[in-house]
Amino acid sequence: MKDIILGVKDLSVNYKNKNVLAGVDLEIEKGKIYSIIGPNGCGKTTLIRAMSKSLKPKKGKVLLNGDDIFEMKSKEIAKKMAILNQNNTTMSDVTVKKLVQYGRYAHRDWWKGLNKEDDDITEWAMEKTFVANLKNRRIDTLSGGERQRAWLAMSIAQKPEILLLDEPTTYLDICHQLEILELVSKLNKEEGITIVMVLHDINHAVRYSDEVIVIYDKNIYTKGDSWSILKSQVIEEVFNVQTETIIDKESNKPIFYAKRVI
Ligand SMILES: Nc1ncnc2c1ncn2[C@@H]1O[C@H](COP(=O)(O)OP(=O)(O)OP(=O)(O)O)[C@@H](O)[C@H]1O
Repeated sequence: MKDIILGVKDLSVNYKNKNVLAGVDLEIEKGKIYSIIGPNGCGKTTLIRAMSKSLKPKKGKVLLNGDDIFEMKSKEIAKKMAILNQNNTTMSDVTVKKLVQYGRYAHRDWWKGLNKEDDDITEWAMEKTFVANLKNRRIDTLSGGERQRAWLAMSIAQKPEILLLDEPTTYLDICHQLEILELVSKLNKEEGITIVMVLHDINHAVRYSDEVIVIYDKNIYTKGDSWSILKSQVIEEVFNVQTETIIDKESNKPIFYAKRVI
């Protein structure tokens, strides 16, 4: 039987009168990595926000380990789920260590302060994400890649079961993109954290996830492994580009490139 950590049922989201998602059903299995792809404005961020209770849907439910998130307290959700938004600009005037410590407040009341366990988990999170050597640096003095790792450290300091990432590689050069994706993959393998991330690079989505979720026309157009996404007409239909696919001998996974706009 499937072990579902996050279930989306008949989810519809509107912004004022504009309908962005209509009747989305989705099951996220514990321990897997999922990537969400789709054209600009198709509703990827909206889905992530609705799944994390940052946005109230017009209709439908989101179940975290079977519990309706709209009936759960934010703190209870934060103990199980962490979300890393696009272009985080808040809290840029604090040190890396302070930022990572904020992750622990999912488990503690802020007026009681942090204890030894929190200190240990803060250190662990910084080690895991390779920012321990930057702990006394302010966030606004870091490079894009370092900053993203610091935010990831804060997210895992929450000790979540599931991590939602909205475009974690945006603005990073190719080396730092891979560094973040390798790190996410490591957190999945070593810590068992379920990952759902929005990515624009289709080859990254295919390479780093167990399943790719394609959003198009207000709903999930298709969902499947790398072969089912790239060996079908999906990319052409959804992105309007003519594509060619080759096989990467090392990973035995397909790699595609977009040849021209259809
Ligand atoms: N706060 C808002 N108010 C009104 N419309 C919004 C709001 N946020 C998003 N939208 C609209 O909803 C649609 C979906 O937006 P969303 O950000 O979810 O798309 P996306 O797939 O993440 O896009 P991108 O790939 O460009 O990041 C877009 O048409 C967008 O303009």
